[in-house]
Amino acid sequence: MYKVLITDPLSEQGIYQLLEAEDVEVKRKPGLTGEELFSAIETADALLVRSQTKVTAELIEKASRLKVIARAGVGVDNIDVPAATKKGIIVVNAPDGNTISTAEHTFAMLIALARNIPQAYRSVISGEWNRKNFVGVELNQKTLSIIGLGRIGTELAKRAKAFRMNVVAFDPYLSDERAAKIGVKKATFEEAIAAGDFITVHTPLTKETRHLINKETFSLMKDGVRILNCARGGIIDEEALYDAIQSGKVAGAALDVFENEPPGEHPLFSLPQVIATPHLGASTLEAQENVAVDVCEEVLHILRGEPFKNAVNLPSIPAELQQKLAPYQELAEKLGKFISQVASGALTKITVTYSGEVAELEVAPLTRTILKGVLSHHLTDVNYVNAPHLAKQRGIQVVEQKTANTHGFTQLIKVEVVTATDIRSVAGTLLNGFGSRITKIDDYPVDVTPQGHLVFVQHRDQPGAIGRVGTLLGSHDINIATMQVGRQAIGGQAIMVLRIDKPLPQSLIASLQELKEIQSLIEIDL
Ligand SMILES: NC(=O)c1ccc[n+]([C@@H]2O[C@H](COP(=O)([O-])OP(=O)(O)OC[C@H]3O[C@@H](n4cnc5c(N)ncnc54)[C@H](O)[C@@H]3O)[C@@H](O)[C@H]2O)c1
Ligand SMILES: O=C(O)[C@H](O)COP(=O)(O)O
Repeated sequence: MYKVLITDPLSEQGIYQLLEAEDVEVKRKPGLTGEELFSAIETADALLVRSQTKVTAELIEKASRLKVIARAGVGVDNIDVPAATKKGIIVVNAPDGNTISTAEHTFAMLIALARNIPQAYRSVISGEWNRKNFVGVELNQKTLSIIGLGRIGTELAKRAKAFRMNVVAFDPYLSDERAAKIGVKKATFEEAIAAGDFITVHTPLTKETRHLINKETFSLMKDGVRILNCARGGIIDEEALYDAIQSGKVAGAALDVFENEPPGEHPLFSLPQVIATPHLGASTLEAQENVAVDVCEEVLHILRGEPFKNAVNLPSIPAELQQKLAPYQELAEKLGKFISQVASGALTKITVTYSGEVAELEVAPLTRTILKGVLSHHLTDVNYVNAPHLAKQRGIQVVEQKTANTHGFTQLIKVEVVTATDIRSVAGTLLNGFGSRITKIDDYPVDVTPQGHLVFVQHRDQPGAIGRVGTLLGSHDINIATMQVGRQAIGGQAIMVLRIDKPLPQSLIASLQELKEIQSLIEIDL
């Protein structure tokens, strides 16, 4: 009998399938925390949560039987996914079920913000009849800038267009074709920020998007701009937002999410221009039914050893093949991550070429891993299962091919990406007993261990260039673990790949970029 523990409120329609299953015993404990949660997890085969239960590494450590953690919703930021992966626990989510509800909630906030509805409601029920204080603005012909045109951003764009808004969007994966199909104007981040009468964020919260909207970004916006965040707290710097409202730069803000939830007595709530909801984006009967049905189905499949779809952390491949592919998985993911950080512009094509011993295997799972590595630089919840689907959805062509030419290596994997503005490639191999190596970047042969912090520099081959880079790093106490250089011709184009012990501080990046020989510098985290 499989034991399923549910610790957040979940729709009955989903749980129903579990209750009906003869091989499942369901324990419903919404709100369970502390010692009781730690004790209940010990005997559970599956844990079902929304965003309230904090599935920490310590909790996972206690879970000796747990096979699956299921998130009835999109964001898995309340789950320590690396800790679950380490313990071999599958994490699944329901990425599609609450898209419409969250887009609708954002649209509701947009109208409420434009027409001061919450403020006017509070005034009228307190006995006032104050019409002049709540004069709003129309949406008609205003510009809505959407930062992050994924599932929710796209649905929001459709609704804004129906209200005759001009929709401008920035998303690193937005191609011209997709923008034209949705009917939005594709823009750079700076253009989108400068154009919006309303600006709304719909990205995941990542290292790159934390405080994406900050003091400097506010200064680039139109005076009187209105801001929305129904994605994740932390994408907007709340202190900078407070200052921008106080100074009059920002006319209003609508927030469904906060850096800390629940936010308690937040300074932003003292400002009459701020309207807020308690993380209600997905809180509709329909969305809750969708996500609960989706994850309960997944849980049943996983417990019974049947195929499943939305794993956040695990490839679903036969055990025998998995064993043969295992040594290549790390190399594949690193090649994908490497090239996604080197190439700029919207991706249109990824070509993976296998040669030598690896080409004798069924390589589709490796291509998925590479795709996951490439896409996870920008997308939320990319996994081995959904990576090809996400690429297709974004119009990215994926080509997998095999060739006999190993360029002298026992096996070789080459990843080439084409973007709107760039064609870049990286190749790598497994050295018997020495692990993964990057053997070529674009046309430059190298020998780089794909691990930790790398700095990829393109420069002119001139005497002293390498020394100057080394001296600058040394003067900032940055240790160089390894350094590889390559050039096309004496005095021509050249590259350096440095493996360093800690990330470069911003001031050092600026100093390096000022060196006359340096053409570009990219920090790569692997
Ligand atoms: N308020 C709620 O209750 C609620 C409900 C569901 C989802 N969410 C959140 O909404 C957000 C979007 O969800 P989704 O399902 O649309 O995700 P998604 O993965 O479909 O879309 C995210 C988009 O952001 C883009 N992106 C990534 N980095 C970017 C950057 N630096 N600049 C611009 N765009 C960038 C990606 O390319 C992608 O297209 C997530 O943070 C999710 O957790 C909130
Ligand atoms: O990531 C999500 O799916 C949303 O933030 C919804 O979270 P909730 O399930 O706690 O409403």
